[in-house]
Amino acid sequence: MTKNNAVVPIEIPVPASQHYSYPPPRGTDTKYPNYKKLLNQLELGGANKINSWLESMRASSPTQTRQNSILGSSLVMPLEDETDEWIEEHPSALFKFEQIMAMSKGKKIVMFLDYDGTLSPIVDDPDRAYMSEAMREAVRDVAMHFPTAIVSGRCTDKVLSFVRLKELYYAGSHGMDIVGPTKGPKHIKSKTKEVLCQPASEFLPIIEEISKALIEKTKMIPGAKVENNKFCVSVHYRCVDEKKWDTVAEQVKSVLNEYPKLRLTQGRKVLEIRPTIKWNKGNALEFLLETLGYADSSEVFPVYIGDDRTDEDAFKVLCEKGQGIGILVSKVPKETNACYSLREPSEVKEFLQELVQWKRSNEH
Ligand SMILES: O=P(O)(O)OC[C@H]1O[C@H](O[C@H]2O[C@H](CO)[C@@H](O)[C@H](O)[C@H]2O)[C@H](O)[C@@H](O)[C@@H]1O
Repeated sequence: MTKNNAVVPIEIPVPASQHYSYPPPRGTDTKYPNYKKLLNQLELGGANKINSWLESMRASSPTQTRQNSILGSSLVMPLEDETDEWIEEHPSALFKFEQIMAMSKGKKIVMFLDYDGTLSPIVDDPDRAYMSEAMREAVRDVAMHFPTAIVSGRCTDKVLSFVRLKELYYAGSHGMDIVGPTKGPKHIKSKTKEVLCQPASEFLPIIEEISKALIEKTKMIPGAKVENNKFCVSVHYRCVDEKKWDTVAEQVKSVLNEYPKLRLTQGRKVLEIRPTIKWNKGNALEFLLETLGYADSSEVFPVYIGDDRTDEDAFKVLCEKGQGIGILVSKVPKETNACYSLREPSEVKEFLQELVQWKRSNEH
């Protein structure tokens, strides 16, 4: 096992036509350079010009076609052979299911699932991002067999109200609010809704304050929506006319300038304001593994499934630990530290169902 590889290479016979090198090589920094550069500009706080914010907001929403892009060819949808190449480098976790299970042999699988865009489809109204009953059943079944955590940018109570499963761990506010399960099978230790970790509790008043300021400053922008996620705040621009994205950027920037203890990150058509503390979904993953008794253990095989830029922090931890696998949910090629891909939530559901089936057929 090497530090840069998240998995132990295992040779499994596959037909020559489907033969990929394993572990799959990850995208290099030169592949999608502009996405990365633009997003970093914004998130590192180095962007003083609104143009940089705007470019970054567009870069995180790569939905333009080659014909209608206003940003130049490097930010448009990739060509077919670029997509093929990316899929070869990040093969479908469904297609490689047997291989993944072989890698986990003798280890304890622990599941980490992002919510929006992973368990529920992306929709215009964040308050209506429901998961299907079939998905809920799949997650419930997975949690019967493996310790399972939902890791989300949403506040814990909100994501809990969508998922409605008490047998899971929840790490809301990008991992800054972690609670344990209140019921479930024997691998679940805690039976009370115990707060396990809140590293940003001192920021509660300031988040409340900035949330109100952002509501005030964006209320005249049609379609803009502020969501208070308890330890962080989201400003949605999915429903804002693209011509007004600069206004969103200006207003958010003007408010954020007053709060040096807060910083900006980005998700899918959302600007996220959060404390400057070094805590992200990757730290939450490590914290949960430790809570489960798997700190520095080679006996564990974490599987993290997520679709968003903030999930990259968790993929990165797995890469650095040389443990388990990251699966990116995406229909389009993206710079990622994940090894595998799934195209959409329905494929996530299929993967979870296969996992349960595999576990049942391997039980003694
Ligand atoms: O970590 P996640 O669970 O993926 O949370 C990230 C953000 O997800 C939500 O926003 C996203 O989904 C919405 C509903 O489909 C969509 O309208 C929005 O454009 C997406 O960015 C959530 O509302 C945000 O607060 C989270 O930060």
